[in-house]
Amino acid sequence: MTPLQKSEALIEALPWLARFQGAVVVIKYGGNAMTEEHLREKFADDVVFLRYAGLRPVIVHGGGPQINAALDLHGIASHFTAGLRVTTPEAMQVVRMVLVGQVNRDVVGLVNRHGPFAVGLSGEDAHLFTAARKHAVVDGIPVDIGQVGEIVEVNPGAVRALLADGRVPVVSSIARGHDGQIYNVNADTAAAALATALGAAKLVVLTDVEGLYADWPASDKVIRRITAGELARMLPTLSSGMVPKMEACLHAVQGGVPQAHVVDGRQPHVLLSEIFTDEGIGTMVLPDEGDTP
Ligand SMILES: Nc1ncnc2c1ncn2[C@@H]1O[C@H](COP(=O)(O)OP(=O)(O)O)[C@@H](O)[C@H]1O
Ligand SMILES: CC(=O)N[C@@H](CCC(=O)OP(=O)(O)O)C(=O)O
Repeated sequence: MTPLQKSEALIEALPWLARFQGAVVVIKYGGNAMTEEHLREKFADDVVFLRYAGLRPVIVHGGGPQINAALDLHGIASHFTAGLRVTTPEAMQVVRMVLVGQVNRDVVGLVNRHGPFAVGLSGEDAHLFTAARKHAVVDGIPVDIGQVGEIVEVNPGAVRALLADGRVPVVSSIARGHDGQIYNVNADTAAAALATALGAAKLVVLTDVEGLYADWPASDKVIRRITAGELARMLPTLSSGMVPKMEACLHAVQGGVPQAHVVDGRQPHVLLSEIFTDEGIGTMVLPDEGDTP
C-alpha cells in the first residue's frame, strides 16, 4: 500500500469517526471467536484502536467452548437446552472459575498489551447484573435448567465510572440473585442487557459464522438486514446458540439500541470493518420503522 492509499483508507473512516465520537459500543466476544491466538490479538488491537479513536468500547465475553473443556477435565458432561447450558451447582463452580478466572483475565491481558485500559468485572461486582432463575421453554413447556439466570436488573454505575476514567470494561456474564445464589447468564443476553442499560450506540456480537443464515443448516445465505418485527417472527424457527444470540439482538433494539450486528469473529479486524465501513458486514438488526430512537 502506498502512503497515499494509506491516507485515503484513513480518510474513508472520517464520517464514522465523527458519527461515533464518544459513543458507547458494546462488543460481545463469543467463546467460539476467541480460539485462535492471532485473531485474539487482532480483536484486542481493534478494541484499543476504537478507544484511541474516541469511542467507548465495553466488552462482554463468553467462553462456552472453554467451559466445555474445563467441565470435561472435571468429568462433567455438557448439556444444552434451547442454546442454554444446563447448570448444576457443581457445573456452576466451573463456569464461574473459567469465565471470571480464566477467560476474563485472558481478554484483559490482551487489551492491556497496549496500556492500562482494560479492567475486568464479573456481573456480580457492584450489583452489575441481578438475575432470577430462568427456565428454558421447549415446545411451549418450561424446563428446569438449573442455575441459569435471566437478568432482571442492571446497575451499570461501575461500568460508567470505568468509562469516564477512560478504561475498557471487560465483563463476565455471571450474576447474583436476590436469593443469594449465583447464576450463569448467557453472554449474548448479558451483552444486550448492558447495551440497553448504557444506552449504547451499537451492539456488535462476534461469533463463528458470517451472520444469521436464512435457512440454516440447509443454506448459508446470510441475512444482511432484518427488522425487529421480522426477527421476532423468525425466532421460533432458530436452533442452538442462535436462539439466545438473536433474542439478545432483538431485546437490544427493542430496548433503544439503534442497531445490533452479528459478525464473523474468524475474520481478522472484523470489528473495525463493521464500525468504519459501509459494506454490510454480517447481519444488522434494526428497530421497526417508527421505533427508531
Ligand atoms: N440460522 C442460523 N444462522 C447461523 N448460525 C446458526 C443458525 N442456527 C444455528 N446456528 C448455529 O449457532 C452457532 C453460533 O452460536 P454459538 O455456538 O452459541 O456461538 P458463540 O459461542 O459465538 O456465542 C453457529 O456456529 C451455528 O452452528
Ligand atoms: C446459560 C449459558 O448457556 N451460559 C453460557 C455462558 C458463556 C457463553 O455464553 O459463552 P459463548 O458466548 O461463548 O456461547 C455457558 O455456560 O456456556
